[in-house]
Amino acid sequence: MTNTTTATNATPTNATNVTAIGQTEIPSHPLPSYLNPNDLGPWGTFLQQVDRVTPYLGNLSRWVETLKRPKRILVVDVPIFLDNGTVAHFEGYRVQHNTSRGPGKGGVRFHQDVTLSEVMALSAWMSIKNAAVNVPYGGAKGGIRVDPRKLSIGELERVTRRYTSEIGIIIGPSKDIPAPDVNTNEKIMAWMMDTYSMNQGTTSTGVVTGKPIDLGGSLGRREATGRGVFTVGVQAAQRIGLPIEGARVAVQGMGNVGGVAARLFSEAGARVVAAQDHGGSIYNEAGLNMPALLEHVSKTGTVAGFEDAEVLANEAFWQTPCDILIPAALEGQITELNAHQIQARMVIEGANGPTTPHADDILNDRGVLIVPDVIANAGGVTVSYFEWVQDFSSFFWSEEEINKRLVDIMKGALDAIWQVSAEHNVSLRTATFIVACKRILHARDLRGLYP
Ligand SMILES: NC(=O)C1=CN([C@@H]2O[C@H](COP(=O)(O)OP(=O)(O)OC[C@H]3O[C@@H](n4cnc5c(N)ncnc54)[C@H](OP(=O)(O)O)[C@@H]3O)[C@@H](O)[C@H]2O)C=CC1
Ligand SMILES: O=C(O)CCC(=O)C(=O)O
Repeated sequence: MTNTTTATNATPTNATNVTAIGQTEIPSHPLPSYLNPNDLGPWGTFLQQVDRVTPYLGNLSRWVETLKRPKRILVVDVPIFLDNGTVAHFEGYRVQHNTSRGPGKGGVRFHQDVTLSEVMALSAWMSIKNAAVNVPYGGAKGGIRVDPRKLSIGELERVTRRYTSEIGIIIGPSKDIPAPDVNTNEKIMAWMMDTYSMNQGTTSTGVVTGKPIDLGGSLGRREATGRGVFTVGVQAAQRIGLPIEGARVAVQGMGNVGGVAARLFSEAGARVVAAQDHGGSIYNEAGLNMPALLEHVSKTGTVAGFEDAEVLANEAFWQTPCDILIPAALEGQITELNAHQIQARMVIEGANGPTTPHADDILNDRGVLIVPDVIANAGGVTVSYFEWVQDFSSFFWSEEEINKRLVDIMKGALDAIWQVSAEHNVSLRTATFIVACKRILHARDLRGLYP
């Protein structure tokens, strides 16, 4: 069978390529009806990133269509009793984008704006990320369209447990392993593990990672994503001759990722001059007192109202004079509207998908180095992998050992990507996609398609 697809930089279209079988011409890969070829959100961003890497994939590009359609999508209805006795329904998703290299792996997000197309993109970035750091997983992600801040603790538990039961048909320690993401944490992972275990009739610690330590969780997982952001940030800064001591850092998002990354940069002698979250933006030229700020955030839920800082208008955050900018909140934050204003020499993407392709081009043209999400925030899943391995062997490692292995993997992965970037004269993002897509599609190629 001859596939007439060419490995060009074509923009995603409703595929019209045809394959001749006898006298009949049939479409070789019509676009599934649920995929929007003109998606302007995170999924559209991912498709553009794949198009950019395709010319570098050589023979493997014949498999590239695999990346443009998730392997498996599950949409579930999640009904619960609210505390007032009424029934509420929430929409939940679990998407397994690719499983060529191993079981699906990726977090679960609880957020009022979560959509299927967003979860598809997040699952796809997991495939790339897991391959970039060479952990033996495919990519998956899940989410519930709910504002957890509006739920009582009991309602939150019921939503989590019902969602876990509903997606229980496709998750499992060797099928797909969820973990924390935005607005989910160790407690939620404990409920997920317990619900799955109840349904299976056996304690199954390996079904999720990011669990409490006393339930088979791993030392170091809570801090791992922020530690990875810090590790690659320091490596990249060294390569562009930017000293960390005294460097000015601006961070969007003071949650698990942004909070830890900011603290580690501050402990290394950098000045965290600006911070932003949903509640507002703050600035202190001398450097925010990170322990005090994190204490304030944990008490009040936001950076707003922190005493030892000036209030900054939210739009002004992007113009903050700084050397390093760390977006660590949600997708699509750096766009063509603010990319021109960014003053940093380096952007380290703690969040998934914070930069649109257009903004990516603007920053690249301006010589701002972007350390992309698919390597910068891979520390979390790397230690999730360690947790999963520890659960399987029931043998637990010291935090020192975990952090050492994490740093080794992150440094090794960044070195390899840096080399590919120099070799092909492409951005670090395209270089990461080259390394990762080759690994994924090589596995796909080796596995073949029969029957
Ligand atoms: N947790 C993990 O291990 C990993 C997370 N990531 C990615 O990192 C990012 C952050 O995740 P994580 O730290 O876990 O999530 P958290 O829920 O712990 O924190 C999210 C942070 O982002 C802020 N935020 C949310 N919306 C906005 C907004 N519109 N403007 C400004 N700030 C906002 C939140 O502020 P507020 O509380 O005020 O809403 C909060 O400070 C996400 O993109 C996630 O996918 C990537 C790899 C692993
Ligand atoms: O730890 C994991 O399995 C995945 C974390 C995650 O969701 C991510 O890296 O975006």
